Amino acid sequence: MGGTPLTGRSTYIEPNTARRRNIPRRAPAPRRRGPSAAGARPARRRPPNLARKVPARGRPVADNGWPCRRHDPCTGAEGREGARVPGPATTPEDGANVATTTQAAVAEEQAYVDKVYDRLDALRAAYGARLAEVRLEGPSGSPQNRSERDAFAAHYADTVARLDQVENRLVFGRLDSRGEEPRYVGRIGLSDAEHNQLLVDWRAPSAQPFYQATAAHPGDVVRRRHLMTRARTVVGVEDELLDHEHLDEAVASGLTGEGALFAAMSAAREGRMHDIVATIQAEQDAVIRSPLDGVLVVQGGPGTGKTAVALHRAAYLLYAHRERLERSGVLLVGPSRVFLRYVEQVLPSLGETDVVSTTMADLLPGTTATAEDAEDVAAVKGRAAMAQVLARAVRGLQRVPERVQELDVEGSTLHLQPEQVRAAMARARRSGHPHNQARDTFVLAMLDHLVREYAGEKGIEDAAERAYLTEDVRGARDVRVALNLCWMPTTPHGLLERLYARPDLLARYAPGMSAADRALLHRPKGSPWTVADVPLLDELAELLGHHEQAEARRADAEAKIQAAEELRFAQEAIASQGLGMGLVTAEMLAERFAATGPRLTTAERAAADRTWTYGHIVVDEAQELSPMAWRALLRRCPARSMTVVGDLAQRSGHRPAASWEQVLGRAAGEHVREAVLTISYRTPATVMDTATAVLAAQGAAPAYPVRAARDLPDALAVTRAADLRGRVVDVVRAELERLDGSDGVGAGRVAVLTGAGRRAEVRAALAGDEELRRDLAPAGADPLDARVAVLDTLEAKGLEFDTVVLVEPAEVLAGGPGDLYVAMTRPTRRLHVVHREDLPAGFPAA
Ligand SMILES: Nc1ncnc2c1ncn2[C@@H]1O[C@H](COP(=O)(O)OP(=O)(O)OP(=O)(O)O)[C@@H](O)[C@H]1O
Repeated sequence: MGGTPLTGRSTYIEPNTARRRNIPRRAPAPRRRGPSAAGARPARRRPPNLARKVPARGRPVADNGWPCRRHDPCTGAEGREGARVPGPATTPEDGANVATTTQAAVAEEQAYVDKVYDRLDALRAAYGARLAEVRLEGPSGSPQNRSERDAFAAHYADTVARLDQVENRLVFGRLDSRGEEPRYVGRIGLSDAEHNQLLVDWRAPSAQPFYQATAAHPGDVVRRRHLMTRARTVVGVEDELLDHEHLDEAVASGLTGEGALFAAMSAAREGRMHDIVATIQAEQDAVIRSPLDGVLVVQGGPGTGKTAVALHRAAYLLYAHRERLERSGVLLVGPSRVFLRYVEQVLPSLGETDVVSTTMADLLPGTTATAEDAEDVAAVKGRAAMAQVLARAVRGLQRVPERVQELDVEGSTLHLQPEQVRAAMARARRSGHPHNQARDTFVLAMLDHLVREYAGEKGIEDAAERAYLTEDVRGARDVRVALNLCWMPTTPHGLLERLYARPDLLARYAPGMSAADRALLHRPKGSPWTVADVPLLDELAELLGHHEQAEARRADAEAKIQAAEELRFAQEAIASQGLGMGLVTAEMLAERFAATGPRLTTAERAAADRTWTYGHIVVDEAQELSPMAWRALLRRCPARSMTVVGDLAQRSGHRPAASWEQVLGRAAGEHVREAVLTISYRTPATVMDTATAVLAAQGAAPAYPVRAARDLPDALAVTRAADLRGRVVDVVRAELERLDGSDGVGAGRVAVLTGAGRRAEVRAALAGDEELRRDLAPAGADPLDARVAVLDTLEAKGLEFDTVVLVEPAEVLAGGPGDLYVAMTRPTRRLHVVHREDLPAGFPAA
């Protein structure tokens, strides 16, 4: 799926930034006069993409007509120094006109952009004033009044926060269509005080042509204009003229808004992902706006925008299906906590703050998985067959005694009859409740039998007196022990821990599993929970249900933590505002906070509730999930509405997946649609091609070829060194200096990627260098906050950096070809490989 983007010629003027940012320039295309800045219909001209096929000055063209940017002279030093391609189509002779047209266009757009920001300010001020008013009223009035006020306060605070988030690049596009006023496209929709539309939300149907109109299928659009802004200033415009009158349908594909796109691709990275709302490409837009229902699998090579598309799709779905999704919410599942921090700004910048994000490790509230299993262990735990093993283990908690048991109740001997136990069990199971809840039905039925016997023995027939007898029977130690042995209540953690620790239990409940596989699962009690345990715990939580005593214990512990937190907060409030003076104590304030209680958002409530079901789930790096993990996710999405993004070639380990069907487990049985993204917007072509060659040499060629959108000179460097640690330190220093030179001192990010076993050593070596130490995050801090991050491949999944220093690829390959492919494709500009051992096959010969 995904349309073929066919666009008209684009021109880009950004007068002040080319030098500073090292933005690759487009080579000059055949020049002709363009429309006036006022948006007059463009003059007739050659089909724009056919024009592209003509080799432009100094610029090779690939066989398929794709402008080949490898060795593009515009991307070197000359490109950095040179001016941008002159704006609206022109001839070499009329440079003066260009400047005038450009300035006129920029001035025109500045006036409009000012108007939109004025409106944004006015709305912020209005909502801010309402919020202040509500807060001034204080915590008085009836509970209902208070609750209404809280709801208004939350709404106003939310709106102010949303309006604050969209400050950056609020307006980024303009569409001129035949017979219509120009339409401006931006992050959110805005109208003026008279309800005239100022700005169309990028997700609205009327904004779609901004992303989808092509020279071949322009609809009514005659011009698409990209507005570049810095803070609130328009610094450039880029026009695309869409004129279909002479167009050949078979023109080659192209990119939309190349200038803005290349500027985004070339900007120095800051450790956090940015939204791509201004430069979404047509094939991406088709995925973003794809219908809500069913499981949509979006696959594509590294850097093709899968994550970006998944996040924009979440924002789009929340906009287009707000009614359906607002109450149930959307869940985003990412590969690591570092990754979630990496993308955390994207949805808020699109005006959406209510998406719950988690990793598989954190999916189950109250459980923190801190360890990773070895690949073969994780593979056994992830098999769909584990669901039956767990179901059997739960069933194993329901046992019929082999013979009649005698129970002492207050000196009387009662009898636990196997047939009565069997019948009570059948009744409990028929209730359809999970094990711990169905136990109530079982216990009531058994108590009924035992109390009858007890009453008969005592000769009591009166119903009221029988009630006392019930208490006697229920409280008797023998009865409690016997009923527990028949129907043992338990927690998921307790049961799984027993299964792992006791080979006899596992052999009983997993008869089909080989002894070798069972041995892999064996571990002592008290071992830390691993990521692969989480889906198993979740499955057990579903089968077992709520365990009252265990839950009460946990709630108690949580309440204590919460109370301590409130007290600390109150102490801080008193200290910072001088509220004390002996009249207000921290305890009083803390009680006040607790009484009013925090109003939880839908997202907060959903995140804390295992049984919450979401309206839509987005899964990133989905190739890593096991069949058991899919079961846990499907359970959370009865609507079966999911966006699943990933790349089979990037899968960790040595067990390649042949198809998505194989990866998706039970989810494959749902209504599945597939989409493919084909262009890498991250990795320079030289690096992308080398990574693909290395992968192919390991016998794991990617299923979908990826075209890199651009290449850069010196994108790949390889250094062999006997002293690996010393050389890594030198290389990292040199790479930082290189970024200082190209982007300004301190700009740009470097990642040092290693195999898991070498990370600590490399980090220590870098920290041993006085200068580099300043560029590293302190131990335990977020590595993305520092200029240099030292990561292993698992941690690097989904991330990107200006420069990657890849240490000893042969060791990274030990984690599987997918790991090496991931590591090699993280840079946006340069990959520097440092090695002592031989390089894996596929690297170019030295
Ligand atoms: N249309 C676009 N405009 C500007 N930048 C884009 C666009 N599409 C993708 N990018 C950029 O390309 C980079 C890679 O995107 P993203 O991380 O979403 O790719 P991915 O397919 O998820 O990669 P991987 O599989 O390697 O994790 C990001 O910096 C993203 O902002």
